[in-house]
Amino acid sequence: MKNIRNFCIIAHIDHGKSTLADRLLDFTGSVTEREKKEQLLDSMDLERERGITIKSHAIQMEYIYEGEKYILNLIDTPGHVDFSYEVSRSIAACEGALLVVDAAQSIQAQTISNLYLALENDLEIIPVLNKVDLPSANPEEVTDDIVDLLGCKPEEVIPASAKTGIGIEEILKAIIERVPAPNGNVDEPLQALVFDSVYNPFRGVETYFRVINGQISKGQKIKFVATGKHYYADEVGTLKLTQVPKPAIKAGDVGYLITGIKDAREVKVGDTITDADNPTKNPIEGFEDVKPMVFAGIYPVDTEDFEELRSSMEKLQLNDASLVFAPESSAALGFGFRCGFLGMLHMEIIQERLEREFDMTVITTVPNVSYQAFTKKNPDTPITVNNPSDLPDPSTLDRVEEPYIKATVITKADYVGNVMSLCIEKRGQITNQTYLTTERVELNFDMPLAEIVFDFYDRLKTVSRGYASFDYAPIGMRVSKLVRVDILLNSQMVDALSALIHADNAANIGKKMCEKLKELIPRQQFDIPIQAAIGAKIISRETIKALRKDVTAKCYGGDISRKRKLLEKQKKGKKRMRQVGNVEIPQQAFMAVLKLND
Ligand SMILES: Nc1nc2c(ncn2[C@@H]2O[C@H](COP(=O)(O)OP(=O)(O)OP(=O)(O)O)[C@@H](O)[C@H]2O)c(=O)[nH]1
Repeated sequence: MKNIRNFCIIAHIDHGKSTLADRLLDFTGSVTEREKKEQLLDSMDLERERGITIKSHAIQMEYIYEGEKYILNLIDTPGHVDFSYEVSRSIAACEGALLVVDAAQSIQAQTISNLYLALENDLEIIPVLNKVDLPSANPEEVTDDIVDLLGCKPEEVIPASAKTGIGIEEILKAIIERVPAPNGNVDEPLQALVFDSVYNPFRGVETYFRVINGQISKGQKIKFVATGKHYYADEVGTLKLTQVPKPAIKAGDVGYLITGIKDAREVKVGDTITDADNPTKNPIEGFEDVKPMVFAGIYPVDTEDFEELRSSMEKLQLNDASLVFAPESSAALGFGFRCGFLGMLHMEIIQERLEREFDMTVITTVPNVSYQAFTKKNPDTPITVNNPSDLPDPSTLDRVEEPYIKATVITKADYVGNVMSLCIEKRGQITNQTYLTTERVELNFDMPLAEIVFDFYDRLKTVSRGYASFDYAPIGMRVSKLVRVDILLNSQMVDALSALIHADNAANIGKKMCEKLKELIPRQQFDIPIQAAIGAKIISRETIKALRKDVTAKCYGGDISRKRKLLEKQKKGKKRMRQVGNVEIPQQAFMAVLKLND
């Protein structure tokens, strides 16, 4: 065990975590030439395309140092806030962390939040100053920033370039010298932490774990503590670029497990695996079920595809346990599903996977957060509202609560004013302001989660000219003055367009919604009034003027095949449109609320 090192890489998004991981694999000869693809660890197509790490993965390297062989287990972590719970579990499986900081961008919001997570888990931190090859790099200044943040010595910061290979050997040495070896006991009952799981259509769910105490052997009868379910370990092994089966994985080491589980929901990240007959008395603490933060309706474009959509979603859920969904129906859209996501990025990914992997064309409604409503009759029993149209009649309501978050923004001093006004506009309350250096400021504020779902990221980027980074963590529910704003098209309410909005902003947002919908809904053969209403009260109105043009008019009644072609073209253009009453609504219109400031 003394020659094992378990470490992870933590960084703000795009600071070079995955590139550095690739270099480490190269340097230790863990990949053959043929396997050398860019960003090896990001194996999902979508990950590669977006250049982000969605699921964390682990990989084992071997390195000879001063004549001794060391096993280095690298646990890669996702960088986006949507997946922060996975980051925290991966961190818990390690003894050390490389803290990667971009030499041009210095410390950013997620550098700090991930660092705190690592410190909470008592990890040894090795600061790496990455991208020193960039002409815009500022190594001295950024080293000072890191020294200030960590309270370490400047010589402990390793200058590196994951691109050119500078500093890679020093990093490997530092891992061996500075990160402590794991200290479990092989003779105790099995206690292993699940830090990730991956769905494999042929082999079922592959569980990635770190053995804290005891050992896990092929054929052993094991138990997952959170679910209480028993299985046999059909196969265990270590994770190289491919899986290498082994008779057993012992305390201190990282490995994979295959049990034939077919449903990702049965394996929960953060759960403890133990021996079924000789269970550990100390399951690993801090297990949490991941809760969805953002909800939206997903509907098939063609109502007939409902069953097909259901089966696609079920399959998707098998390999993404954080996706939750329940059937719902909408007067406007028919039958579909209310789905819960970890965040906006997760939602986009699901929508895209539905289209790519299952060839489903879907309509997604405006995302919203999960509210709790309390009626006057039962002021102590919360009613969960995941869909604005489920909000009880306002006259019966005692109060509505919405989720709040603690937000951290790091920006340049010049933009503090702008960022603060944006936060206030988004109903935030500043709780703290710290100058990290004379130029860089950390702002903390409490803010409703719903405001982030809307255009917060984009606005933050604009008001800070890109010099702001952002991170957040939920802090619970708070009472809010919320009203439901409904949209009527041609006097008919479109439930999928309803939104819960703070009373003070309702009139303004209602007006903007009407204007935006007027832009987005194509003109049709008749006038279409668009109205925003709170209850029976109309708060805004716009009209889409009738269109007289006939697409086939150009054809002078002549060539029928040309006419058909045009009609065919028009039909294609109609894809992703929904007929509501006699009005056709394009997909963008359902997301209009998100783009009110464009
Ligand atoms: N010049 C230079 N570019 C680098 C270096 N390391 C990474 N990059 C580039 O920086 C970008 C982001 O790198 P990634 O490795 O994808 O960053 P990441 O932190 O893994 O990002 P996420 O996985 O999305 O969290 C890529 O375009 C890399 O090519 C470096 O040392 N020098």
